[in-house]
Amino acid sequence: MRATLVDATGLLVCLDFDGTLAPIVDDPDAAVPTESNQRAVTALAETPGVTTAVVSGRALTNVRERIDGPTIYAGNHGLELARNGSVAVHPVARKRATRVERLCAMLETVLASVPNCRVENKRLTGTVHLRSVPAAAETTVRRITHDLVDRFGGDALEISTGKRILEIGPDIPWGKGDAVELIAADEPPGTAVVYIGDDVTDESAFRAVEPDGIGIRVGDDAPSSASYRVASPADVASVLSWLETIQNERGERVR
Ligand SMILES: O=P(O)(O)OC[C@H]1O[C@H](O[C@H]2O[C@H](CO)[C@@H](O)[C@H](O)[C@H]2O)[C@H](O)[C@@H](O)[C@@H]1O
Repeated sequence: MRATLVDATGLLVCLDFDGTLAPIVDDPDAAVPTESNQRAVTALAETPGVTTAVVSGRALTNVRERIDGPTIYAGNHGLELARNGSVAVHPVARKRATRVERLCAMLETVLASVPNCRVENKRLTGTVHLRSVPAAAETTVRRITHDLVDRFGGDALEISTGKRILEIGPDIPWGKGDAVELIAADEPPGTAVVYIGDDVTDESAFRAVEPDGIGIRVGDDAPSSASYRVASPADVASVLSWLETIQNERGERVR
């Protein structure tokens, strides 16, 4: 890993948010980065020769409020991308947003009586949260969600999964990996790309960066295309600080 970074001309570090910078918590509104992750992201973002990006399943506006520092933010699993002062939205996702929002509203109504069943309307995608739903109600929530998406989403929408969530989004071949490729294409040739994430939607990003770049999966709960692992969000800050040190050493050598 060190050789890849030392031989590179620059460094692009892409980071997932929930489960990577912020520990997983029951209430999605309560998720915040650990203090050491926030500090390490800020320091890395200020390091010459480093570009930092956060690539999240959250809505762009939501994730931007939660972590300071990065120059680039991608929300809704890469369907919206803020960089160079403007926001690009996937055109098909934009067209299907009304349908997603209607479905979220319907699910909110239909699932209102299920204790702690939260529906997160993220405009381009929607999330049904199962984490705090009583075990006895989970099958019903899954069934209702699938039925409504089949009925009102047709071929336009699909359901994917994440950590104790059902994600409703446009049925298009676009994910975090595509967003990371777009971001990386703007970097100078020879830039090393690092991606750190913890969940199933991060796998396309690991595949996008490996084998030339470096994928780091947080947690050991599932197989991964990433070549490296750290145990938890608490370990991410030390990786980021190490990347900063390597980049500073490399910078001193080329100056
Ligand atoms: O790509 P990410 O930045 O990791 O976003 C993925 C989803 O993260 C959030 O849900 C997850 O974190 C919650 C807070 O810790 C947790 O309660 C939930 O069970 C997790 O799945 C977020 O709320 C979703 O919108 C994101 O898609």
